[in-house]
Amino acid sequence: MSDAQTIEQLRHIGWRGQSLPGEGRRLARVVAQHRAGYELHDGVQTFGAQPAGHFLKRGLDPAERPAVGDFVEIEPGKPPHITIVQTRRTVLSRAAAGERYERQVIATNIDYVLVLTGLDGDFNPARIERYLSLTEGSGAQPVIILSKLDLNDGAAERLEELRSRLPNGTPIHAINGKDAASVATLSVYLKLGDSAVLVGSSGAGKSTLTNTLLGSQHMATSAVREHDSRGRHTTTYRALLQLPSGGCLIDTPGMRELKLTGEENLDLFADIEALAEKCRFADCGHGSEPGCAVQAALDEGELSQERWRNYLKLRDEREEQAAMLESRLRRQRGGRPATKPHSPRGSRERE
Ligand SMILES: Nc1nc2c(ncn2[C@@H]2O[C@H](COP(=O)(O)OP(=O)(O)OP(=O)(O)O)[C@@H](O)[C@H]2O)c(=O)[nH]1
Ligand SMILES: [Zn+2]
Repeated sequence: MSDAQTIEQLRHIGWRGQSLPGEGRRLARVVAQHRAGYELHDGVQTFGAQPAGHFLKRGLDPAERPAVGDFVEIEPGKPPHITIVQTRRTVLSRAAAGERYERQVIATNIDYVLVLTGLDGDFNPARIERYLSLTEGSGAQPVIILSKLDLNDGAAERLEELRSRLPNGTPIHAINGKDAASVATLSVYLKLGDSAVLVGSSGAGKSTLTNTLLGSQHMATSAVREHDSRGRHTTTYRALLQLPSGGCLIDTPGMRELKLTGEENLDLFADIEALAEKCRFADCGHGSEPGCAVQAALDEGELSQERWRNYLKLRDEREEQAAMLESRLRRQRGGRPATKPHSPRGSRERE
């Protein structure tokens, strides 16, 4: 651990607090979590730390344990110990399918989730919607970034398509990830004290964009992979990148493997859920039922087939995952398998 610690240094790792902790304590940010402990950054360097005993107590809500992105207070020692997790300003989390049913915190104190998609073959509005649904309720602001603007002639149409599809006010930027001037438009999300994560499928241009954001402090992207003898992606030593614009990028494996898990809400499709409320039958399957408001909207072109299909896919996936988690939870409690209250057969017409 370094001795001198200033608020300025902490700003560069995304801290927005006002005063430093008292005598004998230091502040640091969790940048990685390993089986063997935590890796922290104190604004100057990274070092290992262990959680204090009270974080290991059985029955403690795992969400209360230190997580990537947390600002923690540490007490010196060999190794140093994390004693306090400071109040989180945002929490990205998801249901975790593990040994026990738990909510898993993916990352905390993230201000912006930069959702990167190439304007080339990678372009996929449905995937973007899925990422958006993951940020809902987190407090973090999603920002859609379309890369490879320089390679694509159809950018205007694709931008238009997205604008009409995503909720109003969702920021969308088309950029050339290799061009510093083009990438500069993103600096509003990467100011001093800001924390962002970058998500997107393989090949979308995450490393390219990161390098451009880093400017002269290039990270050796290909070297990252070569360093791993098993061919896996190692992220530990670049888990927190301090950008010249003042903000920082957090790169966690958890963010890279984001999947829908059954706990996301589908606010993005609130209009569709509102439509379904208007169907004559409360249990309308939105097929050939009379008085189906969804079919009517599809017929009139008010709702596009594609968006409807995407909603169904997302909904099914969510329900499947939720059912899985439910049964896991029950098994863990030692209870019996789910028995739903018997519902009367036939359609229930709304009152
Ligand atoms: N012309 C152009 N090429 C780009 C742009 N962004 C990325 N590329 C290229 O696209 C390819 C993939 O980019 P990467 O940055 O490696 O993609 P990634 O998202 O980091 O991929 P993973 O590491 O597999 O997750 C590389 O050949 C880049 O040079 C861009 O804006 N314009
Ligand atoms: Zn219906």
